Amino acid sequence: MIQNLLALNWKMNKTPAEARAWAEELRGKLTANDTELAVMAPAVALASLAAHLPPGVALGAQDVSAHESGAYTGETSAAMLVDVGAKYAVVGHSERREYHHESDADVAAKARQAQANGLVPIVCVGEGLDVREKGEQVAYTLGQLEGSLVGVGPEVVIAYEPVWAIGTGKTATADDAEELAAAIRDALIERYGSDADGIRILYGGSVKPDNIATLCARPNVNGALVGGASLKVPDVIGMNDALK
Ligand SMILES: O=C(CO)COP(=O)(O)O
Repeated sequence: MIQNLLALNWKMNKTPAEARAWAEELRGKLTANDTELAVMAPAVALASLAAHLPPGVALGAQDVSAHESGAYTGETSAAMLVDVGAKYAVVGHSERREYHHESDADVAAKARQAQANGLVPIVCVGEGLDVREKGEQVAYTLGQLEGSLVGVGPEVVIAYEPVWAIGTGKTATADDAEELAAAIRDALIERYGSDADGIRILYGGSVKPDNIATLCARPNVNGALVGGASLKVPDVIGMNDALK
C-alpha cells in the first residue's frame, strides 16, 4: 500500500507573514490519517513555514537550480532548500516549462541535483489541450517522462498534470487520471524494476475537496498536487479529510 501524498503548490502566493498565518490556522485542525501533507511554498516563505507548520507536515520548494552553487543569479540551490527544512522540490511544472522554457533535459538536471542533495523531486508531466484533442496524451506524456528522468533514481514522485486542467476548473475524470497514471506506472516499472513499486504518482489539475476522493480512489493515483484549493485552510482540511 502506497501512502497518499497531498502536495500543496501555492505557486506565487503568500508572503512569509501570510504563510505563518496559514500554518497557525492549520495547527490543531488536522486529523490524523494515512496521507502525507506537504506544502510547496515560495522560497522566501520556507523558513517561516519551517518554524510554524504543525508537526508532520512536510515542506517543499516549487523549483530548484540544476547547479550545485556559484554564479547563477536568482537561483536557489538544493543544499539551500535542504538547509531550510525542505524535503521535496517540484521540478518541471508546466508553468516553468512554458514561461521559463524548461526542456525535459533541464528538468532531469534539476531532479538529479535535488536527489544528489537528498531532496525528493516531484517531476511534473502532462499534455496540453491540442495533444489531448488528438488523443495522443499517453505517448506525449510518456515521452516527457522519459526525457525528464534521464539519470534520475527511483526516489522520486511523479505528478501527472494535464495542462488543460490547471486553474481552469476542468478536472480530468478519474478514468483520464488513471489511464495516464497506469501508463506512467508501467514506464516506471520498465525503468526501475521493483524499485518502482513505492513511487507515488499524483494527479494535478483543479483538484478540490469534492473531487479528490474520487480521483485518488484509483489504484495508480497516490495523491494530488493542488494549486488553487491549497491556499485556504478549510479547503486543505476538506481535502485531507476526504482522503481518509
Ligand atoms: O498546477 C497545479 C498544481 O501544481 C494545479 O493547479 P490548480 O489546482 O489551481 O488547477
